[in-house]
Amino acid sequence: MSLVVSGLVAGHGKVPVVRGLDLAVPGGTVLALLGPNGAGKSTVMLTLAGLLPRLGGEVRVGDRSLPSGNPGRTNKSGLVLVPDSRALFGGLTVAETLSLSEREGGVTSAEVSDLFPALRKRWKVKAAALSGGEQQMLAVARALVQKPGVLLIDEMSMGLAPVIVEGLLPVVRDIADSTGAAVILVEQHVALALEVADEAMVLVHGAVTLRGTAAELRKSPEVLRGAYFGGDTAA
Ligand SMILES: Nc1ncnc2c1ncn2[C@@H]1O[C@H](COP(=O)(O)OP(=O)(O)OP(=O)(O)O)[C@@H](O)[C@H]1O
Repeated sequence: MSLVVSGLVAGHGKVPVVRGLDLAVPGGTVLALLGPNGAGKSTVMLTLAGLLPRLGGEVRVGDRSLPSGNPGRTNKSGLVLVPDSRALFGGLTVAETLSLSEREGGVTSAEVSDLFPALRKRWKVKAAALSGGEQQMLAVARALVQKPGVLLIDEMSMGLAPVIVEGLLPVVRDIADSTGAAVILVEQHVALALEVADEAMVLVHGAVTLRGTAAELRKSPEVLRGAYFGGDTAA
């Protein structure tokens, strides 16, 4: 399923953080949304998910235009957010967490354990007792069982050792390839994100300073570095 965002204005209260953002993510592809702290990445993700009301613009999932500030309807339309907080219920086991979110046609428990073998042995363990990496796997798995057409993953690697991140990010690529979901990945590990993404975009102070294919940007680390420091606006 595709995601098309036009003229998005997003912020907290009435104060815009991001003004007039346009982006399109075709089904089966991964967009890496990059940028320094405070750029507005999480604000964009929360707004797309309907957890913050839109201050302007349009969001389309497939041929459907999403309402503003309606997380329930947005989720039902197939857009699923994995928030940076992971937002797991600590008292529920892995099995309970997944079975509560399962939807017809979503990834099955057997497929979850193939994607994340580390979770296989932890099925009966409460979320609160999992390691940070296992919790992140569970947060992504919980999104996958909902059959997302659009999957938004905010800072999957927060607080995780690089070796764990190296293992997790390729799963994101597999998900886009195997389910046809459009994926936006907010990620601080830029080089790793560019390994799995198709396209990338750098946001600084709410404005796009660079867009390109991940392949192009992998070859031009100096251009990427310039964009992080607020280089030419290329929106
Ligand atoms: N709850 C809030 N209320 C008011 N302003 C907020 C709130 N959360 C974030 N902001 C502001 O919005 C701006 C963008 O923050 P946001 O969290 O979207 O950035 P980010 O790119 O996700 O950064 P990080 O990588 O640090 O998470 C910042 O100036 C921040 O101070």
